[in-house]
Amino acid sequence: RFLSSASSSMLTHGDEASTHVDANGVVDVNPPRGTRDFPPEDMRLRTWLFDQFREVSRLMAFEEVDFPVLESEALFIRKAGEEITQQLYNFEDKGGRRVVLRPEITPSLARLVIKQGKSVSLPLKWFTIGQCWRYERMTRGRRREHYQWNMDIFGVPKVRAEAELLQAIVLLFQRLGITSSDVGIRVSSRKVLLAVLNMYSIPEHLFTQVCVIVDKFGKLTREEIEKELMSTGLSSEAVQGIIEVLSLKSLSKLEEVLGSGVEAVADLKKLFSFAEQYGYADWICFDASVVRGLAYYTGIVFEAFDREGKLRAICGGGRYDKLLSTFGSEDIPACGFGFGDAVIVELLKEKGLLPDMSRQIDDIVFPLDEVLEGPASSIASSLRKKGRAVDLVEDKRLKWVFKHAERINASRLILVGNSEWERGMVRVKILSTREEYEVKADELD
Ligand SMILES: CC(=O)Nc1cnc2ccccc2c1
Repeated sequence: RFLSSASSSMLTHGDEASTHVDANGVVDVNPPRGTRDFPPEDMRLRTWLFDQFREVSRLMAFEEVDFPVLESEALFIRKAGEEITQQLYNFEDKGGRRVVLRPEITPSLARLVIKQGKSVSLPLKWFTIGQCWRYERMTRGRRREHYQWNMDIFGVPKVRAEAELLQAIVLLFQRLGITSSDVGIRVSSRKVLLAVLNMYSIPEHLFTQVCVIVDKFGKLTREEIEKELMSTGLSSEAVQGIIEVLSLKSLSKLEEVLGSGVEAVADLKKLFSFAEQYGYADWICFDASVVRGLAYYTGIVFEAFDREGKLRAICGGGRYDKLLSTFGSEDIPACGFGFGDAVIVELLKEKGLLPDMSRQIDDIVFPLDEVLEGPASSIASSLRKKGRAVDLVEDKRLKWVFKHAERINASRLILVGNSEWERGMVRVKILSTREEYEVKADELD
């Protein structure tokens, strides 16, 4: 409908064309660079995944919220050098306003909590599933959008909130058939890094910057990390001290280094004891190198990873008790996580856990003669009113209709033919048993 009669060779392909129409006015049928279409089969998988997100949110007694994808740029201007704020999909709108396609959801959640102010009673447990955007230079073929499930708790200062969020993540994995031998969740606290900075009397204004750098642990070499840390003005002994602590994988070792009574250790011990009670202890492990790359985390942070180490983080999150004051409001303790739609699907593919995404329809209604198109409509309509999914087919040969019935996994084929209809009957074929029988049209259900 949208394409001119030009042959397919005339079609441009997203990566070559810089415009979206070629010399003959033929539109490029690909979506914009870094974005995806969701044709029916892909959309069925996405809908299935999002239904799992929703069901876990329901089990956890979270309420659904939603926001515009378009937000004021001011919500995302942060000075910590995060990748996410250096790749803002930002522009000036026709009213001269600086706006962005949001790169994450948390700031919108914070904005709504502030806006709702006194009219909401804490704690708040909100979730949303929304598309997020980034603008990467053309060089890297990475995607520019993905969908994220976000779960956030506002108004719970104690680690009970983190324990609840971890249960949500584990429930989701279990619903998808993923086990704790496929996936683990690394848990730490930014208070560990804060304690180390204090040990070296490093000014706290460097804290956020150091976190963003340390988050590249494992992606950059040790030397690169050291260089970036030194460039913030840290002494080499402080850099070595940070790297040494961040390599710790046992809470007791951490306690030895930081000393007992450190808040970070107490929080983590409490969280690990909660994990035992919830029954997900074998999913989580302490790993001091987890800091996550977002500037606003202030406490416990966590990320789920595939134990084979082939994929990027599956989801991640943490506590952000000071985000609201960066928007000029009173602080409210908060924590949450984001769960993207891409890595999880790669993991399910790897594990052979993708569900069967074929179509399923209850009935096909087919008039064998065009004079029966009216009766076929009333039959389809009455079946639909009884809750049957009905595909009304016409202008096709019967051979095609049988193939179509198989293709869409129809349960029944309802044939409306002249000789039967004269007697008020229709022919029903049960496709699984090939059983065939006549029934009075008004007794069909
Ligand atoms: C694997 C993947 O699609 N990642 C992805 C894709 N788009 C994004 C857009 C904004 C923020 C993070 C994003 C992350």
